[in-house]
Amino acid sequence: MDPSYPTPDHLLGSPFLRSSIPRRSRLLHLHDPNSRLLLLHDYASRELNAFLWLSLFLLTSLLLRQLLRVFRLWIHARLIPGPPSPSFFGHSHLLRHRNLPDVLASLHDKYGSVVKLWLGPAQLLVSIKDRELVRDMLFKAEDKVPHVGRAFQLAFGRSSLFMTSFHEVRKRRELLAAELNHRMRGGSDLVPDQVMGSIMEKIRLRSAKGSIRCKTLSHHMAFSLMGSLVFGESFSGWLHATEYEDTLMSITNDFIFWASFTVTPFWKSGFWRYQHLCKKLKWLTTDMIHQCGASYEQLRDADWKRSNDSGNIYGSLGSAHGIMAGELLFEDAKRHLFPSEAPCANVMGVMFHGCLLTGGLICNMLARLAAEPEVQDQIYEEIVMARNNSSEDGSSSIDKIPLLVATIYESARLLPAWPLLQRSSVYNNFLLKSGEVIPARAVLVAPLNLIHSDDPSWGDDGSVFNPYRFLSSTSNESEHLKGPKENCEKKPSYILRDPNYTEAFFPFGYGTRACVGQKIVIRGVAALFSSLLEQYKIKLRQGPEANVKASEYLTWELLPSLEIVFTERNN
Ligand code: HEM
Repeated sequence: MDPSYPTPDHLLGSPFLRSSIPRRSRLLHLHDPNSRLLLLHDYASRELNAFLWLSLFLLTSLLLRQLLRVFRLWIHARLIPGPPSPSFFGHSHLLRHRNLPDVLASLHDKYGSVVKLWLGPAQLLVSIKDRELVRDMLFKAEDKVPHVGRAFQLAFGRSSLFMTSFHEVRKRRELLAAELNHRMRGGSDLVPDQVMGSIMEKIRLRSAKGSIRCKTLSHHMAFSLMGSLVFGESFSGWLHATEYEDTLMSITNDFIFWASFTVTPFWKSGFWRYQHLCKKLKWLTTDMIHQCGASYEQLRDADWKRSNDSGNIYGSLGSAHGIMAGELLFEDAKRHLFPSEAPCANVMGVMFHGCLLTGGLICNMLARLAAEPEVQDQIYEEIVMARNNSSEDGSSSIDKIPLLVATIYESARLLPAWPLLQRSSVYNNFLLKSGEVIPARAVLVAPLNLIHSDDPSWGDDGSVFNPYRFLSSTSNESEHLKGPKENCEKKPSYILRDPNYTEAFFPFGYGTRACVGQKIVIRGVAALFSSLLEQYKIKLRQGPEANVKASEYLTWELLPSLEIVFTERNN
């Protein structure tokens, strides 16, 4: 054969080696050490070539797959209305200058209730504004946006509650929901007297000095509520409670920032400071869990001795234990069910999520009530009446304070603590009721600021604060009350309507991944405000804020800086 003729060996090696080992090397004598070396060299270079070809093949197929994915995304997204992508980087530059809810508001005005926005060549955002379509989307898109799952994992480790994939969290969600229901059915107070006492004491001390910053107080109230809910009564006497609160709040500030890097930024010192905070939180959580476990054991033993009833531990212990006691009880089952879960990740995740969002809701409530003294007075009357009646029939329930609960709903409607619901369907495309195919991995958002005020279900006054919209009078249930004045004379009893099933009301999400803490948090916040309003009137601090209309300052930007004043009712 002509040695210059390209053999398969030449083809195999040519792109990577300057010259392949000539075939004559094989003909050399095997006993000759030089020829053996050449043979070995020949063998090694063939192996290397094969490896490089394989890598090239894998890399190309990977790139082709990505290209196919982007191509499919483009094909499906083509039919969704929205502005065309101005460049390779989509509209991401737009979001550097304007905030996303504002951009979405103008896009919905122009393109209708389903709108697409390209954030990059393979990053599609689909925003949905119509109530029925939002419900449809929240049922069909069962996964969280990967970015959120990543933020939780980076801060607290792998949890089985806040992961991206629905299948990974389903079992744990069900267990937590069952524990929370059990806690509510227990019938005991959600906010133990000790916890309520420490909040009141804080308010009393701060009031003596003047005004209180709304945000600081609401975070403290949320933290106390969540602490007693998760860890039980022993939480309020815990030495490190203040340290825990500060650490949790510091993590909140950077939570999303560090997860927004595609490659974890190990080279940044700020990242290591953040990791240090997360480690500290873990250490503190472990300490509290041990304490909570020990006090739970004591309580359980005492309870067993008293009642000799081992069948119903939860009900008899009441609010003394938190939902952690359930976790401790089911530790074996938990390990068996969730082997890959990082220790304490769920507890930290629930504390973080609960404190952050409950704090937002409480802050919003304080500001609304301070701006609406008439509503505040009516709630006071309701609370006093409920207190008197409860001493008669021995029961206490949020059914007896419907205006207070309606105020919670209305505050959450107008300024939801989680204003942009985000979902995704990681593996499958799905069909919206309106006919659009939503491609897998698209980021789906429901802008609650638009949905909660624009939807026809709220009528003409959708953007006005009116808690009476959630109440019907017992005389005529279909008639929704309009405002405080018309109730002054007749003082009817109200029935609270649950807006979750009929109206465009999603402050706690909806569907397969809706918040499992909704009911308990509403009861807890109602209990907090019921004690607070019974003793104090809430007012805005005298100054420029006091003259501004509630609708003007109640926005996310201004709410945190608001200062409020508490005056005792009997003064
Ligand atoms: C005012 C307080 C709270 C608000 C506004 C709130 C709101 C939300 C929202 C909007 C979601 C996402 C729902 C969705 O995507 O459809 C969510 C998820 C969740 N919430 Fe809450 N939440 C609050 C308090 C709590 C509390 C106190 C707990 C637990 C005790 C809790 C447990 C959860 C869990 C476990 C999830 C994740 C569900 C999942 O990803 O599968 N939440 N919450």
